[in-house]
Amino acid sequence: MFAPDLLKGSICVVTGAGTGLGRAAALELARGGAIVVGCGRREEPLAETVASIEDGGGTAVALELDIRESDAVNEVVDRVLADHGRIDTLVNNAGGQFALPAEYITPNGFRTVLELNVLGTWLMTHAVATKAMIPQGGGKILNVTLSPHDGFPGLVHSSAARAAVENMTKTLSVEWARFGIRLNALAAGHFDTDALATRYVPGVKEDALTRVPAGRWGTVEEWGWLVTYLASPAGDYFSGSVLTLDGARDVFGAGSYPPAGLLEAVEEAAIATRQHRNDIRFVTTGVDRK
Ligand SMILES: CCC/C=C/C(=O)SCCNC(=O)CCNC(=O)[C@H](O)C(C)(C)COP(=O)([O-])OP(=O)([O-])OC[C@H]1O[C@@H](n2cnc3c(N)ncnc32)[C@H](O)[C@@H]1OP(=O)([O-])[O-]
Ligand SMILES: NC(=O)C1=CN([C@@H]2O[C@H](COP(=O)(O)OP(=O)(O)OC[C@H]3O[C@@H](n4cnc5c(N)ncnc54)[C@H](OP(=O)(O)O)[C@@H]3O)[C@@H](O)[C@H]2O)C=CC1
Repeated sequence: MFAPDLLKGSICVVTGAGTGLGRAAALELARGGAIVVGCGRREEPLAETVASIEDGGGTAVALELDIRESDAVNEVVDRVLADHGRIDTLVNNAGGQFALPAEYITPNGFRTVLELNVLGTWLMTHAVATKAMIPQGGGKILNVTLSPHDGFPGLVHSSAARAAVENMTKTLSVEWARFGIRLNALAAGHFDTDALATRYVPGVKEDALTRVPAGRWGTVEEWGWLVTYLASPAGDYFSGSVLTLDGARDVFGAGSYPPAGLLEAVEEAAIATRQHRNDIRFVTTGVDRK
């Protein structure tokens, strides 16, 4: 999609790079010439992402990391700086939740989702900003969040967490503009990743698709293009924004338009209206203009 030297020499850290959207972002950034540092808890999927990038002629390394662990986050950022000298883009992609009616969510379940999405994103953001981006004079941070924005039944913990991340993104885009740091949130709609298929009870995935006006899942490639565009010079003036990639899921949320039967009803109403107008004309002029 992009020129192969678009991001040449750029150092991009992607959390959750072993699977799904993070993997797709890592692959596309590497295709653009970036050196990708992929992080996550499990070694195996990260190694697979690195191998795919290397097979395509790109450069990547994998570092195991739980983003909720402050000391580990600091160590990983120090390691990247020791090896590469700078960090140009951080993609805070690692995140997630489980779907459950709110009344069943335990205090620890709620805390767990908040810690992963809010605290984890904050720890990565703070470490990369203070250790790399402020000293080097700038950088970009892309925080993955969630569409729909105005409440997601079954995901009360994650809806709250993603709203917090979007507000954090906006606040820091003002505070850290003086350091040349640009932050944006990327709200994902429904993407057909393995996680969406395997982590939810049957029906959640299928129900999600009925709410997408575009009538299809997003593809992971489309996600990778958005991330890469924003990481590139074309994205330099974006900051403090929430970019929603969701096939209009956020706009209305009730699926494709028109709903079943609507067009037929409109046509019937139009015929009735025409008939009514003709009846009026006939009465007033005596001419039937059918
Ligand atoms: C349509 C959807 C749109 C969105 C799509 C996507 O985002 S796709 C991307 C999707 N990808 C992802 O989401 C990937 C990332 N997600 C994850 O790693 C996990 O979902 C996580 C966020 C829960 C963290 O896991 P962890 O290993 O750190 O947590 P833990 O096991 O130690 O449990 C801690 C507490 O949470 C509770 N609990 C946990 N699971 C469930 C459940 N299914 N049910 C009920 N409760 C659950 C558990 O009971 C415990 O509370 P308790 O019993 O002590 O009171
Ligand atoms: N797919 C979709 O339709 C949507 C996705 N999203 C969001 O997009 C992001 C990617 O989703 P997707 O690719 O589908 O899902 P995945 O579950 O495949 O991706 C989550 C990634 O985050 C990593 N991760 C999870 N917890 C941690 C942790 N504590 N520390 C470090 N890494 C962690 C996982 O790797 P590991 O387990 O090895 O640590 C995994 O690679 C998530 O934030 C998700 O919530 C939002 C809306 C919709």
